[in-house]
Amino acid sequence: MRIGVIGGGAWGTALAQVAAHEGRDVILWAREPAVVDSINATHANALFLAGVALSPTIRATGDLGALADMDAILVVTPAQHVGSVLAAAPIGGIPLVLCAKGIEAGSKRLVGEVARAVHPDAPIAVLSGPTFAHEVAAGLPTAVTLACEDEALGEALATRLAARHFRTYASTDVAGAEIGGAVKNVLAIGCGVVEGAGLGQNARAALIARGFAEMTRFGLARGARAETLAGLSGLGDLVLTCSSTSSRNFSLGVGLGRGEAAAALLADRRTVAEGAFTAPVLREAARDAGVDMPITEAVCRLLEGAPVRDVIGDLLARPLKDEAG
Ligand SMILES: NC(=O)C1=CN([C@@H]2O[C@H](COP(=O)(O)OP(=O)(O)OC[C@H]3O[C@@H](n4cnc5c(N)ncnc54)[C@H](O)[C@@H]3O)[C@@H](O)[C@H]2O)C=CC1
Ligand SMILES: O=C(CO)COP(=O)(O)O
Repeated sequence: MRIGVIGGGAWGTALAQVAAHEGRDVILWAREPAVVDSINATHANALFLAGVALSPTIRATGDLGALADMDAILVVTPAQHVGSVLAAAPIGGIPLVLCAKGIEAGSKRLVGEVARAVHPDAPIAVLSGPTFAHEVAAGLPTAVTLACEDEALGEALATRLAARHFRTYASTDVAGAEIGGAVKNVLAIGCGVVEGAGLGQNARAALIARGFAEMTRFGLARGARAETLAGLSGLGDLVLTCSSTSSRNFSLGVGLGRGEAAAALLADRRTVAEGAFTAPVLREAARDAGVDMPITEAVCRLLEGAPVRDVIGDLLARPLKDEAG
């Protein structure tokens, strides 16, 4: 099985490592020539996944044309760049496994919708779940959802992308897997704010539970299934990223909670905090769908520079309501 990987950030590199360890023939496309050179010459990606000795069988390239005869391609650029990178990739009907977590600004499309529009002949699958790249690259046990509407293809991909320490659970709920991964990044920023502002463990648990209620309301309105949202790609990933400074989104929130400005926090990042880009477009999509997402609204206000004290005060001052509402 020949696996192409588009994206040489932390996650693309970790997934390439899993596939190479399983004996797959792996070609990884990276945008930065320094990443291509470093993977080919020293079997390392110091820029995005420092400290990991990569399999020497992983070949890196800066030419998207080199992926034209792969059996499957993992798409692992940040969500906002999936459309432009895929448009430049001559990949015809090769199955695409989408691994980015986010919603495209402007179009309000999930990554799967973006990919379908660019490559209508390519079957689409989504790989998502609680997966810090450095843990996966280190071979620590990890489980993910592999969602594909075509059940037979989904099961084949789930089998071929699995490894002893990397369990894939098949699903046919593509929208559910995507929405969980996109929404949890926004909620992780909120949990980071709770941490940074010193609001306590009760507040963090409340935010996770009420955030999951938001994710579920939005997901159901967009055709997701409740059991997917309660699974690895939804609740599982929400719990992971709301609990650890290993999460870039959580860390961004910690800075906001301490009163640092979003623009300054985002300005000198080389790595991506997807929630910062997803939050405003998620707010718009939720308003379009008539779905109430107060935590998402609060995260947007914080990213826009509203003082933490005001935003938290407004959240707490909302009228009391039924928990199931
Ligand atoms: N790092 C992780 O633990 C995980 C990340 N993901 C998702 O994978 C996706 C990629 O994230 P990471 O690999 O962590 O990235 P990263 O934060 O390690 O690296 C940034 C990536 O963005 C790319 N990039 C920057 N500007 C670009 C542009 N204009 N066009 C195309 N690419 C551009 C860089 O080449 C690099 O690959 C994100 O959607 C993320 O949410 C999903 C699961 C785990
Ligand atoms: O998606 C992730 C883990 O599943 C990575 O989270 P961050 O992007 O917040 O680091």
